[in-house]
Amino acid sequence: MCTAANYTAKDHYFGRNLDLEYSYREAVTVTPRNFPFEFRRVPSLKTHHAMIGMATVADGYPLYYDATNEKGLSMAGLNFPDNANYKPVSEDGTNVASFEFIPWVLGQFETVAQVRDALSDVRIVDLAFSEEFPPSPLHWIISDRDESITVESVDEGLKVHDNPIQVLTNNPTFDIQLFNINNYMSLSVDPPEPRFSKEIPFDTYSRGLGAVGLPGDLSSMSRFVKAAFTKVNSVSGESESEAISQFFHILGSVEQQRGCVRLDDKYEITIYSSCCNTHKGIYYYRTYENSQITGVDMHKEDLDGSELASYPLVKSQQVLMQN
Ligand SMILES: C[C@H](CCC(=O)NCCS(=O)(=O)O)[C@H]1CC[C@H]2[C@@H]3[C@H](O)C[C@@H]4C[C@H](O)CC[C@]4(C)[C@H]3C[C@H](O)[C@]12C
Repeated sequence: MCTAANYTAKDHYFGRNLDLEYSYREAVTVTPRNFPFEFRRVPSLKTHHAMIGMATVADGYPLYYDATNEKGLSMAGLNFPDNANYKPVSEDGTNVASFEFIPWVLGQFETVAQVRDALSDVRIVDLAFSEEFPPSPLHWIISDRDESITVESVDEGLKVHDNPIQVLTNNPTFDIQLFNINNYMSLSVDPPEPRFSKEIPFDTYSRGLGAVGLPGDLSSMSRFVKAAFTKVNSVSGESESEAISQFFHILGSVEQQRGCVRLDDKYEITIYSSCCNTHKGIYYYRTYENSQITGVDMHKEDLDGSELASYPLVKSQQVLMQN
């Protein structure tokens, strides 16, 4: 399971939890403007917007999980099993492989509005990067400071949904996730007014009673509701420190603790949580065993270069002893 979210204070922040039971050697990776992006069925991009994000670098190619470009456009791929349906390559349209979708979008566009237009003739095609890396069943959230969309390649074709909540998890399809939120419209951050019955002497015995019924389990529909409630009600100061702290708390509200979701002989965990300041191009992250926030600043790299810069995750716990 995974969760992606947006948050806006003074700057805009985009990030995700990557929830899985194993790792693909992911690393924070900066792709500079002159790294040649070769694509299988669409013209390559010899020069493009620079981007920073989490990727597995395979044969010198950055297979991004989530990334932000130098214009502040961001995108993340989240698991979408049994629903993702990639198409065979066709003579018509713009044939983009699923593993190319993030660099193809972030390499060229600056806003969600531009992406929405460009998607009108896109087919996500079922080409594999390699035998080791076959297509993964994904759907995507694409965001700028002002809006988000969710893109799903399903049986009927490519669906582009407006995403007013600016959160994405996994199954089911996004239209159902959005509809399900209706069931929670009475939840509130304020104490409840007793409307159950005038005959019963209700007692507001605890703080937080306004949100009783907010799901706390780790299923993807429940995480969608929990992350949405936390995100839309989030409040923080405007400083970088306050905003990124709040962002990690939003993701923390739906993180996975080892032991709670069993998959045969393994457990799913939140391998990393990321938070990118999309204005400054700084990618912050935490890992399951390293609660300290680590950052990589895209603008400290040579963005006019052609070589990838990759930073393996700092995974060991950084404890500050005070005596
Ligand atoms: C599995 C990951 C998503 C995590 C997630 O949503 N888990 C939930 C599981 S479930 O719904 O509850 O079943 C996805 C996110 C990005 C994916 C990776 C990226 O797409 C980059 C490459 C793409 C290649 O085609 C496959 C390997 C890969 C390296 C992908 C492996 C895997 O599918 C990743 C890591």
